[in-house]
Amino acid sequence: MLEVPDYLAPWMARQRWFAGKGRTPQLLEIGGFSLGYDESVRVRVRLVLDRASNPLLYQVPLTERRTPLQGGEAALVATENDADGPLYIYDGPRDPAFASALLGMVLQGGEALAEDGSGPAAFGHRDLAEPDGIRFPQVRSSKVLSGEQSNTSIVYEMTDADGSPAMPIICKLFRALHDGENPDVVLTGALGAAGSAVVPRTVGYVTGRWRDTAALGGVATGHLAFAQEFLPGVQDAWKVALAAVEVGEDFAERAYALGEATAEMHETLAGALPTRVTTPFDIATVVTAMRTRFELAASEVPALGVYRERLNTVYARAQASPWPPLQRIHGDFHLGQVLSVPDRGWVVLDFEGEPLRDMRERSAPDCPLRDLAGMLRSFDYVAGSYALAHPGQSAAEWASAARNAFIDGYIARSGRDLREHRALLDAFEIDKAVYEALYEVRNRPNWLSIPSAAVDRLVTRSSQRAS
Ligand SMILES: Nc1ncnc2c1ncn2[C@@H]1O[C@H](COP(=O)(O)OP(=O)(O)O)[C@@H](O)[C@H]1O
Ligand SMILES: O=P(O)(O)O[C@H]1O[C@H](CO)[C@@H](O[C@H]2O[C@H](CO)[C@@H](O)[C@H](O)[C@H]2O)[C@H](O)[C@H]1O
Repeated sequence: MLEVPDYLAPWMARQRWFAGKGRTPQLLEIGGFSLGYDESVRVRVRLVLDRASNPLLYQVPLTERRTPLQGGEAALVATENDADGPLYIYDGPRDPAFASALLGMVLQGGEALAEDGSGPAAFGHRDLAEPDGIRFPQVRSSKVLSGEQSNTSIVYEMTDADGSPAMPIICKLFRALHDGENPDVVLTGALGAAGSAVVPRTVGYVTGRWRDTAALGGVATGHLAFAQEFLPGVQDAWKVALAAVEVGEDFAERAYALGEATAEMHETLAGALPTRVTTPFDIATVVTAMRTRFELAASEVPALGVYRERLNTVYARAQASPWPPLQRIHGDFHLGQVLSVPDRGWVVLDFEGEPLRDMRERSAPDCPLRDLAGMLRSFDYVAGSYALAHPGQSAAEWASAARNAFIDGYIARSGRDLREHRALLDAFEIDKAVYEALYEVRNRPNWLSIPSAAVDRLVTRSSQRAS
């Protein structure tokens, strides 16, 4: 095993992407690779297992410099002293040396060697073909995107060989690593390859190999980073919708178009990746997962306990109702994941699925109604956040108009009659609100009232509809 430097655990514990909030990580370094060095900087990626949570494997890129990085104060992880003098250690994504090395691997399809001498440990893959006669674009500047929770994304301004601006790129570095393919890379790639403009163009990705006793042959392989076209100057729809509700601006037309885009996304995914008829076993598995999720949520939000009986009835009804075929879906569909891009329409991001769900579950074919339920909940969240900020006022009508328009747009584009799936859609919506209660109690307790109120309302509505 490699030695973990003392500075790493306390620094990791303070990072937004560190999942074991409130706990000090117990780190074990299981590998790492080098992205090059010269006399001024050494660029490396450490792979460290936190045994205190689950356990979870993290990817930690660092740079080591003999002289301080200009303007890099906020990125400084630690300063050490050795025989050659002071050593300044920086958070890799915030150091242009790492940022350029990472994108270089993608664009040039490079390999990186393991630090323990065991051979290649990381591999770059370029998907986007170079336009005829144009050499690899160059990085003009790079910047870490603020506000991200579980990953770290670097946005690159690019120039062509002749110095003219080229398509900007965003490269998402997956902080928590898993054996197997990352659904964000697979689904975005499949949609792009099918010619759909509903996702940004894939530029390429980096995969890695690391030791893992639980993996086949003792070696795990998985995605480390994903680079795609960056769409500059567009706010995500969550921010746009909040601004709209604030001034009482209707969102129904945009919600209708979002419903159409969602149907197109589902149709293209169903054509590009495996689908299958939903078996009674599949149905039982999904419904059991709903019940298990409710029990977990009720253990952390005891007030939910009063809904147990009625909820069981709703879930039993869903189990007995007709189910559409299973297919790959977005998995965590909400307004923060979609951008309305001028002259292009709705663009969908982040197909990683719900961060609280096991990665294997997130890569399995699922019910497309789960995505519809996610977006329906998101319109309710806009109203919920408005009501929290404006006590005594309500945006319920705004949300109801947007929700109806979204479903109308989906039905119009897909030709799928959702009426026969009403009980099932209700169940997925309640399940999502239960997930949100768990998410909020762990991350944003001030917002817990939004999903809690929704559980109450949705359970009541669904029970009335059935009687
Ligand atoms: N290709 C892109 N073009 C423009 N903005 C993007 C792009 N990808 C991500 N973003 C911005 O970054 C935010 C976070 O990206 P996301 O993929 O959802 O990361 P995370 O998995 O950490 O939630 C998005 O809400 C969006 O505002
Ligand atoms: O980090 P992700 O974007 O993958 O998703 C997680 O965080 C979301 C919050 O950022 C959370 O979404 C919930 O809050 C949104 C408003 O901030 C709201 O629009 C969504 O409808 C609501 O579910 C998401 O559930 C969680 O997985």
